[in-house]
Amino acid sequence: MNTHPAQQPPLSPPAFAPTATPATVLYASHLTKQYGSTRALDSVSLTFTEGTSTAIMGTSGSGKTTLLHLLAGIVTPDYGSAHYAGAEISALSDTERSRLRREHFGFVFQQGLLVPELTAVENVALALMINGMPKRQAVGPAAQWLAALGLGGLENRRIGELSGGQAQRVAIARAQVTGARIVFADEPTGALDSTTSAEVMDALLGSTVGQGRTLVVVTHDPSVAAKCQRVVTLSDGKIMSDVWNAGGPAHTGNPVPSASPETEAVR
Ligand SMILES: Nc1ncnc2c1ncn2[C@@H]1O[C@H](COP(=O)(O)OP(=O)(O)OP(=O)(O)O)[C@@H](O)[C@H]1O
Repeated sequence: MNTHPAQQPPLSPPAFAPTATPATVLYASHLTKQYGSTRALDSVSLTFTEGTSTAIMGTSGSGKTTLLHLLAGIVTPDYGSAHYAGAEISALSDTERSRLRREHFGFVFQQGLLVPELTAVENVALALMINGMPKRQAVGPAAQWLAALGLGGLENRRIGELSGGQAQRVAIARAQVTGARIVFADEPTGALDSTTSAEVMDALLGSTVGQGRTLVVVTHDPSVAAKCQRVVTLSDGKIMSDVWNAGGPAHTGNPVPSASPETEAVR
């Protein structure tokens, strides 16, 4: 944990016990990030439990992406900490942190960041190959994931030969083929029309929460947030509200391949 910026008042201890309950998959304690004179995130504490969907909302510049990046270990906090599987993420070595992101976390962005020269199945298989799996072994689970997301028969199309919604499903498959326990999505439907956006969100929720994984999704779109069980709203880097949708939307999806490889301890 790094030193809190000097100009800020001392912070009180975490509001919750720093020991994870069995259902807690990720928790953040007083996460704070400063960029120059901008306090992008200001002492945010949150707990995420297994098999839940959380939308992070707020106006432009309120700190949504900064929070996502801190939770996922992409950015290091100036103060506070994020914890996954008993490990403080920022205390891990660079190697351990990249392994955590490759094997335990999945990412879906507004533009799928897929490799246009590769086919759909190769894009998904690539996530496994980066983790050391030979291509001939990786294409099997990759094709299973594509089929589970409704892309059976399109495996050998290049990304440019797919619609925007189909490409986002490829990105969703790639994010999870490694057996990710948490999927972080940043405006995953931001480039799609409303009908396609709803279909992609249903695919994302069905393949994550519907299978017991955890989804954290940054969105400006109230219809995307309405599909999530919980909505956290940020303003000026602070939590304005944290609301659970009583009863919560049911998330179902086609059966997806089991985690491969088995998720292991981070270190
Ligand atoms: N790398 C950076 N360097 C400097 N300032 C940054 C950096 N990243 C974010 N900021 C600033 O931190 C604040 C929060 O940014 P962030 O991207 O987290 O907001 P956001 O809610 O995701 O915004 P948007 O909805 O526009 O994507 C903004 O004022 C932004 O300009």
